[in-house]
Amino acid sequence: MKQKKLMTQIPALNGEVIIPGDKSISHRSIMFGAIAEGRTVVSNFLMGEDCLSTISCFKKLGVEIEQTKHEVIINGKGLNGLKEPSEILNVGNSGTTIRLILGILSGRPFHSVLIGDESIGKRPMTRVTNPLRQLGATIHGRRNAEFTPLSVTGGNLTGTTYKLPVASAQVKSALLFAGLQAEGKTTILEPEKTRDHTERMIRTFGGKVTEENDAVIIEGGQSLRGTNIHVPGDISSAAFFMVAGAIVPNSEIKLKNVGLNHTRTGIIDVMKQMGADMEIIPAFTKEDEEPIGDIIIRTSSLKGTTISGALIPRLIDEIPIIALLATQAEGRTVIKDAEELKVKETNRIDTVVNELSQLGADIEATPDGMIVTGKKELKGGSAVSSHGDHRIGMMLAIAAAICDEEVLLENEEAISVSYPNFFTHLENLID
Ligand SMILES: O=C(O)C1=C[C@@H](OP(=O)(O)O)[C@@H](O)[C@H](O)C1
Ligand SMILES: C=C(OP(=O)(O)O)C(=O)O
Repeated sequence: MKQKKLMTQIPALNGEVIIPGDKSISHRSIMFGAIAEGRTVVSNFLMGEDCLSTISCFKKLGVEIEQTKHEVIINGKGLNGLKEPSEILNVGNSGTTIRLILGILSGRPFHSVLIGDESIGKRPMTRVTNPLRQLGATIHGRRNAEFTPLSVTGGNLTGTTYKLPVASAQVKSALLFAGLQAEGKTTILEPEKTRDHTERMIRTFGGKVTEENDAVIIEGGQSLRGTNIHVPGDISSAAFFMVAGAIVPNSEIKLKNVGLNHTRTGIIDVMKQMGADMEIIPAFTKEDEEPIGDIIIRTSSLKGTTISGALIPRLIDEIPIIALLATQAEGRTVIKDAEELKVKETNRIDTVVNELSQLGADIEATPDGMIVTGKKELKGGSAVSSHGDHRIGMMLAIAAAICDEEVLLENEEAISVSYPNFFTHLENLID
């Protein structure tokens, strides 16, 4: 097994990072561009493996997509322009791709087959396949369409009301894509508010969606128009440098061009609550546009906190790196209501607890989260693994920065799923 020697005992991190494009928004820009009529030009698109899987699937559905150095151009021909694929659609490692595309394919009157990698093969799909069947799609797959490979034959959908059993933007978005193609109205009820990039993008592409308390409502039969999309920097990628700046001594990092959508900024609230020395400098954006700004973070003296309830969907992908932050905070940090972590690229409760324990952290798993006791010096002196999970790999690279002894990382390639230039950006911050 190939191992990467991580940088340890980093004395300081200083400088700026231009954070690469948001993964969630990049996926959606391709999907909406593909089903809209006319040309869509996407700038600051994330060229990470997951988003490239989305492009590959839509090319197989007959959509013309051109990639230049700085832009992705999609020549959409509307929903009816999508063609039955003669090849299997491979989503790679991307849960967002498979769950959202299922919503689109559910309304298309043809047959498609979907597969992904080993991790995707273990992730639950009935959370989307069941409600999509309720709208009228025919979906088959292992264990009654819980696991890939999946096949879909779509068309003739009827709008419905569906109450999400778990807070999931992927399920909500799949239902919005299906609802756009259904007869009548589709109402989606969320237990907690989740990221609203799909709702915003429907409006940007000229469509209509209503949000009332915990309900999101869409009328079927709408057609969308191609447009220009500028993808903000991904706060889930910025999170690794926010934590690095706070825990590495003598540091000050400016993170440029970060998406500051309220449904994604839970980590900012938590870090402020823990006492982080940070500044947020919002840029001017129009209503309905994704909010954006810069974040400055400095070495901080931190205290433990409790993270639960409605905050969880606002920082779900940041929990691995927040767990590392908590090891450097005085007192206990309790993370609860986060069972969803078990069904990500890995079981992130287990991988975070096991890998951080290896480095010397005081951390224990609970049924719905974890408890971290700080402040604990991390020693290192061991081999750790991403287990094929990009966010675990990046969290471990930042943990190594404060370790005294050697840390070797197995499976570093996983990081290219969401942040191909991660190590270059980290190295550029070292004086
Ligand atoms: O809609 C999205 O783009 C995403 C939603 C979240 O998943 P869930 O919907 O499963 O919570 C998140 O973990 C994932 O990284 C991206
Ligand atoms: C869970 C994630 O992504 P996805 O569900 O798209 O695989 C993630 O990026 O942390």
